Amino acid sequence: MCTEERTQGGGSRGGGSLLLQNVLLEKSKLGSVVVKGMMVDRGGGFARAAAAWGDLASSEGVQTSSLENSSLTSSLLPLSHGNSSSSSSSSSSFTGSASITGSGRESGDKDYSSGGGNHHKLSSVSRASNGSDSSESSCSTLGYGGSKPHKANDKRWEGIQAIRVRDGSLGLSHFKLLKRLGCGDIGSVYLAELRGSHSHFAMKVMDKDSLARRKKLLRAQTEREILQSLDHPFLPTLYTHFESDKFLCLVMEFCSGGDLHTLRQRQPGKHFSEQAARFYAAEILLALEYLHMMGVVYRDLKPENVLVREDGHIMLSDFDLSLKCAVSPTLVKSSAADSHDGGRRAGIPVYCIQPVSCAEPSCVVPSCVGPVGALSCVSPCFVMKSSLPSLLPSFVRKKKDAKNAKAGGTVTPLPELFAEPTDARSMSFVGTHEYLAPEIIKGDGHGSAVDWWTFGIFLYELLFGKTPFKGSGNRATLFNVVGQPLKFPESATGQVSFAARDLIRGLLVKEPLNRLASKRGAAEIKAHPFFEGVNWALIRCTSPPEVPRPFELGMPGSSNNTRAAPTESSHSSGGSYVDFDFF
Ligand SMILES: Nc1ncnc2c1ncn2[C@@H]1O[C@H](COP(=O)(O)OP(=O)(O)OP(=O)(O)O)[C@@H](O)[C@H]1O
Repeated sequence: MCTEERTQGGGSRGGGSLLLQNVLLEKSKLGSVVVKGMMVDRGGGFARAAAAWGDLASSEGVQTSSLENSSLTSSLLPLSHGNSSSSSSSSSSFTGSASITGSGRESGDKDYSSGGGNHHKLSSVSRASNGSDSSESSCSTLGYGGSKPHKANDKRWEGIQAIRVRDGSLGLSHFKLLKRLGCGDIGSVYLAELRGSHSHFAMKVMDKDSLARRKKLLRAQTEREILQSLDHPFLPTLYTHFESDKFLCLVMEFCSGGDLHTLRQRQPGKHFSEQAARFYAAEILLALEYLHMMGVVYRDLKPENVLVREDGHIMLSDFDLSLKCAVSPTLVKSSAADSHDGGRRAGIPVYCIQPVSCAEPSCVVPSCVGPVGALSCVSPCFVMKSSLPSLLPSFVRKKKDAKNAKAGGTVTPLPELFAEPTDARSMSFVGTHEYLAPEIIKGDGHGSAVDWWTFGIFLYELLFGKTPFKGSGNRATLFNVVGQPLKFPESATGQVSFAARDLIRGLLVKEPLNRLASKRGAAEIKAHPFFEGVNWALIRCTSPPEVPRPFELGMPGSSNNTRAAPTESSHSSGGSYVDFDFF
């Protein structure tokens, strides 16, 4: 984030995330760890080993959006949405200290990276979308809910769809930008109101030239592709996306409650209670579980990226550092025979592994996530405790019934579906110093286990108010992550339970293969005593620890940035312009 730097423990943790590659720690220089040979690109590019310090600087430093100081005009391009295209002649301008003049068109399936920039393709990233995107086209043609069943009742779809019906597709002119919410490495995020409605959105606006210059078009494209594929209560909904000559725009769900970092700092002692931390960690865990099932390794978990919705539940945001990879969902079931003898006697389930018939995440996820959304697909814990077999996919119910029959009515472990992309490998140096996993720092190559490491750091920070390996500077921090043992603050003795510490210890194992969840993913974490009693399926219906005050534009912190004064003016070419000021 460029607007405010977080300070913690006397130091600052710049909001930017690292995006370097081929990082080598000179282990011989203990105490002065040298990070060298960095690369700009994400996801495992190969060449250009040294040239990326500039990118580190840009990702760590303040980036000023061109929106702040430029007045830009772009002509309206033919509109398209889904696989069809239409045209419109409307355009818009935003004037004032932050002004844009321009219009956009829905970009449909346009490849962001095609327009410029010389990017090497990410070798470790296999993109699910290859020119056509079912999510976008179904949203465009069906309106809403078609591909995002959990959001079908969301009124915001109606406004979006009404515009599509009336004008063909959406562009900048359809939105009133009310205030800037923040800016990240690749763009600025604005609170935007859909004209003619009272619907608010978060619009991420990225300057195409800047992206191309900094070779970040591919990141923007990855983020869009991932957002398009998501349908989960704790992940953002992408309502639409479009582009003008100058900008790429993502129109997402707006979270009015700020981020978890800010919320934590408002807590007594600047840390959450264990109960609150459990709630937030549980929701994040479900989001990560879903992402892994979709073949996405998130890689940038930190409280700053966890936004709080108006109802107090959370939303994990910011996917521009994520890795997309192939995933092969697997059904793991305990063998009935084994669980009757060997496995049971030994007190451990015996697993056999078989592939799920359809290995496509798009096929598997809807059927397993089903009507409860956040349900971890087939958590035995959930089923045994909740006795809600009807929520399970039918193939699971059949197995359960069969097993119960064999076991004479006793409850046996149920199959678990998991899709931990354990084979994913990236060499990129991605993340935020205090959250970087050791394998990333060492340049060993990394996979989904990095998310479980960051989950451990995240939980630690929620509970103790600081991260465990923070050093006096970034290098010291990296050194600590790799070489220092995990310690808990003595001052917190007695305040944080043994279960919480034990979970953190399991997650912050430096060797990724020995890390908790590295084999069966989130299911291993969910079964940990720290989460005992959590109703995974219905957590989104439970009361959050804190519900933010209803959002108003005039609220402290927003008033300075808000002076929305829309005025209509006309354009020499006859196009209709909508001018407004903000800031
Ligand atoms: N959906 C949203 N609702 C409300 N605020 C948002 C939303 N998305 C982003 N923001 C705000 O905008 C800021 C910028 O977000 P963005 O995702 O572009 O970057 P970032 O997370 O700060 O940084 P980076 O992309 O470099 O990691 C965030 O810090 C957050 O404060």
